[in-house]
Amino acid sequence: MTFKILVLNLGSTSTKVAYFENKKEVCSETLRHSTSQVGLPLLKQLPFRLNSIQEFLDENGIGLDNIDIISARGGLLKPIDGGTYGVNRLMLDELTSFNNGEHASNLSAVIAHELGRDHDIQATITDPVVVDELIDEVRMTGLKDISRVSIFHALNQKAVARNFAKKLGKNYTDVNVIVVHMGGGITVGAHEKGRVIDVNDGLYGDGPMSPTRSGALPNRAFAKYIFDNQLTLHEINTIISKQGGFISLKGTEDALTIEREALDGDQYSLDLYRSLSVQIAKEIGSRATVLKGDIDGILFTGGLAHSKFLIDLIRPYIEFLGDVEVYAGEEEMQALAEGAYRVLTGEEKLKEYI
Ligand SMILES: Nc1ncnc2c1ncn2[C@@H]1O[C@H](COP(=O)(O)OP(=O)(O)O)[C@@H](O)[C@H]1O
Ligand SMILES: CCCC(=O)OP(=O)(O)O
Repeated sequence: MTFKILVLNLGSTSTKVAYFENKKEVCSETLRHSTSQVGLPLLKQLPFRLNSIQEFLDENGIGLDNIDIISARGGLLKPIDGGTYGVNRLMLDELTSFNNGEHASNLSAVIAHELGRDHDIQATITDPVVVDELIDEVRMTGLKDISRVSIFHALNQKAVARNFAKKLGKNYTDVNVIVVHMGGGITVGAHEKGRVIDVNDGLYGDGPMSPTRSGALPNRAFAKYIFDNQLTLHEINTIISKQGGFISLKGTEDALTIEREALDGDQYSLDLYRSLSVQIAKEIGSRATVLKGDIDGILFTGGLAHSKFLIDLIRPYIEFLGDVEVYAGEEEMQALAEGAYRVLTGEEKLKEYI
């Protein structure tokens, strides 16, 4: 039997859509949106994102009445275990109220539901960005009311870790790896026998700077900055999650431009890349301690992993910790299709979000 799977993955700057038959991709497209479009409030982005998906379906002659399941990237929900969940009303309410934060991934399940509703198609999410498998020891901070949270590229991190384990002839649950996803946000996860026991909050929190995120900031200086500029909570969240990192330092999130400038001798761009690489290396070192040095591999992934220049800057700081492997780009579409496929074949049970 051939299962027909539509996969939707909404990112901060793009809408990725693909059609799979069982675990094999038949066609796919990355629809890039303009800066002015993705600058709109998320709910206002729904019509043009939905439109571009509809165009993809029309151009490829894919009728929704033939689709068995729509597999979407999961957004900012309550912290949950990894796995595949059915899209339900509670999930949709939380994703559109943005109470747990704002990220384009929130829209994926909303569009999946919208498309599937009239044709009675099951919509699912797999390994959303809020997968939380942290050990208790890494949650506590030095302020009673504030705990660390797990917001990261769970889907791609787990997919890459599974592929690495397979290459070693092992299961994901048999290996310990550090996965470094370097995209719009940068997250560094300590995977211990199939669970991500420590990771930085790649959206609002700790960890290195990234193309669009500030990363960790010195507390006192940041408190003064907020006070001096009389910022609201919404403004603070926007600054650290959408206007930080490369955007704040260089006015662009385009790593390729900054890298080219660095290679052409621009000192500030070179300083930025050197600082970035030390910040990423320190984060890897932190995860290495949580794994007590028992590390099968350090795996780099995400768009920035295409950059040999960046990886070569990081390498000398971390090579002593374990073997380095690069999985440039992402495997999110394949991982989403496989998550849905495992449910369709009965290999995994569809989980309910409660
Ligand atoms: N070939 C490349 N070399 C270096 N940087 C790249 C390359 N391709 C993409 N990037 C950078 O990677 C970042 C986006 O990563 P990506 O994983 O695509 O983002 P997202 O997390 O939004 O999916 C951008 O800063 C982009 O400039
Ligand atoms: C929300 C955490 C995942 C993340 O940072 O995604 P992007 O890199 O796509 O913004």
